[in-house]
Amino acid sequence: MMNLQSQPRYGLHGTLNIPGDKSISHRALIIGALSHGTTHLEHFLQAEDCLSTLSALQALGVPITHEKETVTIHGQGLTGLTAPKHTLNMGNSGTTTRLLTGVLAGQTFTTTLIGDSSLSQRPMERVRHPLNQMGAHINLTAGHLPMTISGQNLRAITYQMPVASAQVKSAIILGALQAQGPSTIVELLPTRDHTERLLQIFGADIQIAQDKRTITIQPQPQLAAQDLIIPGDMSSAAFFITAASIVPNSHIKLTKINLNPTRTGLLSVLKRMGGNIHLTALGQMAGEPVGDIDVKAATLKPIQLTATDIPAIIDELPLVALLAASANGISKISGASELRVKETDRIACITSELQKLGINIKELPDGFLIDGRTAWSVRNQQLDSHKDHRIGMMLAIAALKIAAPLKLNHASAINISYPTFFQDLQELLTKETSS
Ligand SMILES: O=C(O)C1=C[C@@H](OP(=O)(O)O)[C@@H](O)[C@H](O)C1
Ligand SMILES: C=C(OP(=O)(O)O)C(=O)O
Repeated sequence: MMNLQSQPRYGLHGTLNIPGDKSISHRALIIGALSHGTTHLEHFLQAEDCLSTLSALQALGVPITHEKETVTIHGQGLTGLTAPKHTLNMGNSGTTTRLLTGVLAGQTFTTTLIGDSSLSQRPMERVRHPLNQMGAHINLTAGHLPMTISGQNLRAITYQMPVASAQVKSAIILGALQAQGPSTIVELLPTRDHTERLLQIFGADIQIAQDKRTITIQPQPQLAAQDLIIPGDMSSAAFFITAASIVPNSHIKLTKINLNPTRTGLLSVLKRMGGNIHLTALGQMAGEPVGDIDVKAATLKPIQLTATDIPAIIDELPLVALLAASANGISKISGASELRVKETDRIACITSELQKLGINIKELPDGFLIDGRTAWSVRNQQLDSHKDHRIGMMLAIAALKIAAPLKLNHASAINISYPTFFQDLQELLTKETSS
């Protein structure tokens, strides 16, 4: 049990450089491994999920060295991976599992993927189905891990996606690179496009139609190694953006954050709620628009979110619940049933944990209803991340609104995506209030 920091007297202050983007760190490793030449990454996210991708690629015969945030990948080309000597452990990472399935679907050997107890309950049929249509042989255990992938010569595919998922889209793209003709994917809704952007930088021919939902992939590219600096992770910045918005007197600045529009749903939502945010564009890093974000505390209005709003804010919805619980009215989040198949059932966990703080939140099948006008009052001081990193960090931010001491069970789950979270939070709580 970890003690959480309670209500700070003077709010959050200061400037913070946020660790590298998790989604891009995974993809840069994978695409670097499939390229020719040596790829160098700076500001790589050293968190458990990205290290699962790194170790899996090493086990597939890719020499990778890693010194803090700097990574060197000796690319083996699209056909240069080798059979691993053991099953590959994906840990807690859905991104590692689904993206590597796309890569392994077209290799010349068989691989078995396993994961921790949470990952072993997450749906994998969504990647098996399109890749099997391309000719891969993939066996699941009742729809889940363990999964055995027997790589084959892949056929091109035209695939209409039944779910809005960047992981599934990326798995198909990575399979399509190894196919015998051009493939087309039509997304249900546009999702994060880091795979497409990075592949274009490494030299692949990926066309995105004007509707932003139709992607055409030319097969068998010669990918060329790159030197990249990974931008700060918007999904990590989101914890402090939320904290500074809801804790009175706060004023913070977060630097070099990825402002890719497929990831900035929280900023749009906060603007609609009356948040006090100011962006300064800084150009591009790793093919992504980046900028500084200045946030001050604000009086918030309630919000209504529906399915089309969800992909750009999917990992930040636990924080939207906190914003809504601090707003002066009733908010409704719907169309977010994907939250039920993340590291935990996030709809159930958010609801039960926030109810411990007296927050007026009601679970819906695909979201929640929150009345921010009800005063928060602690009913249970023992909070629990349920071993879900984003739930744990969201609860640490919620604690900043509360005077009573709170404890967090399973706090180490935050190492999945943000091992320096508590240090960074502390930095914003100890800065002078000069800003
Ligand atoms: O592609 C990615 O890097 C991710 C996509 C999203 O998952 P889905 O594709 O399952 O929606 C997101 O929730 C996850 O944290 C990272
Ligand atoms: C859902 C997440 O990650 P993954 O799917 O890669 O486990 C997350 O980081 O919130």
